[in-house]
Amino acid sequence: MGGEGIKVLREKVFDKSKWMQLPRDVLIGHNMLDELPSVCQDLGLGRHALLITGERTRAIAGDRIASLLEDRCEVTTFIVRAGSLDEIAVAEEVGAGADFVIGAGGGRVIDTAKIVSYNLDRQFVSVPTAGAHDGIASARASIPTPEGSVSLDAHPPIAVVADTAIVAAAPPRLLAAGCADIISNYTAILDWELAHRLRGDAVSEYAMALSKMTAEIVVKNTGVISARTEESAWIVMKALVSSGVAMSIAGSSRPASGGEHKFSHALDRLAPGKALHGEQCGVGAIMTMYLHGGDWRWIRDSLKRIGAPTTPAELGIDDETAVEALLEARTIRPERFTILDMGLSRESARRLVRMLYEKE
Ligand SMILES: NC(=O)C1=CN([C@@H]2O[C@H](COP(=O)(O)OP(=O)(O)OC[C@H]3O[C@@H](n4cnc5c(N)ncnc54)[C@H](OP(=O)(O)O)[C@@H]3O)[C@@H](O)[C@H]2O)C=CC1
Ligand SMILES: O=C(CO)COP(=O)(O)O
Ligand SMILES: [Zn+2]
Repeated sequence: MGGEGIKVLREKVFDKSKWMQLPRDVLIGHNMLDELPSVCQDLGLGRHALLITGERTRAIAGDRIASLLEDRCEVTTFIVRAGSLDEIAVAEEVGAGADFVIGAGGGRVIDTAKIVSYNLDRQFVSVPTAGAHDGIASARASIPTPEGSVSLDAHPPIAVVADTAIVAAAPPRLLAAGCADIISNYTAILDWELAHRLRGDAVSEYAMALSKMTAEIVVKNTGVISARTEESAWIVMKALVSSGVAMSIAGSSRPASGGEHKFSHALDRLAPGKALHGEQCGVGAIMTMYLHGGDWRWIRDSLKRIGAPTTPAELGIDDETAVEALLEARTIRPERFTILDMGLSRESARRLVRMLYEKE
């Protein structure tokens, strides 16, 4: 999962454990897309934009962005389909002459724009049309490969422009997945604390506190979020940005990615395309919270309230695949110690999966 062997990236000029890179302008609210020209002006982003968007999201945001910017700069549009490394290479050629990059779409589009801008050494503006995970403002990108997705180091966007009117109109499942990704911060932090106590791994108290507070705000607001209004989108988008900032403070995804994320990454290999990232992480978090001795029923009930899956069946996978993913999780990014490295056997993994079906 470390992205070793992948043809990337421009040479790092700094040590992420010492430098914090954060977005500079963050706009979240109704019709914020209209502010994009002012954001480009404010940041002095130049006269030629590479606009990376998706097949569906082009009509939702991409075309509007192109016309909003037409008086200000030249816009070259690139449509993302698979978001693969090959496509990234093509986008880099298409955008070689651009001064900056805009990614307008879901997570696949944003991550493509993040990597392309990083490799071209250009600034990048994130315009999420959905809130399905916290990659919208983070420095990490997850790119699909034939062997499963790879999680790559990149840079955070210089600006995030999230129009809540657009995000609220996206399929509800996407926002529920974003909430589940945030709720899984609870177990990511427990895993980080465990690795600190057992192995002396360095922790960042600021990153932990921000990540935990973000999860608390989402859980406290599950009632409002489940109403699927523009206010729901506003709460969740702020949480996703905040979680991305926690990762930037930490210099890694540790405050938002522990054993529950390894479970999700393993599922991406074993059963690709069955469920969304955040949905898988949410189910993983119920199980790892149980192993930590925490209130796993509370995690499960919070996920239910926002309409996220809580069982393998609801993820569209069979129970044995979930068991396999729990066991395979420890082979993913093995340097990141989590509760799943504490001697989980096949029998205990099966018990964990059965527990998910317990009646309330
Ligand atoms: N960086 C990180 O930390 C992480 C990155 N990821 C990556 O993110 C990707 C998944 O992101 P995710 O957002 O879940 O899914 P996608 O970006 O794949 O989007 C899912 C679908 O929803 C469509 N869509 C997006 N916004 C809207 C909208 N407003 N209305 C209607 N349809 C919309 C997309 O259209 P279109 O066809 O236009 O794209 C696409 O068809 C994967 O590539 C994964 O590897 C996952 C987790 C973490
Ligand atoms: O999804 C993430 C945080 O929510 C990023 O985690 P990874 O570094 O495990 O890809
Ligand atoms: Zn995640």
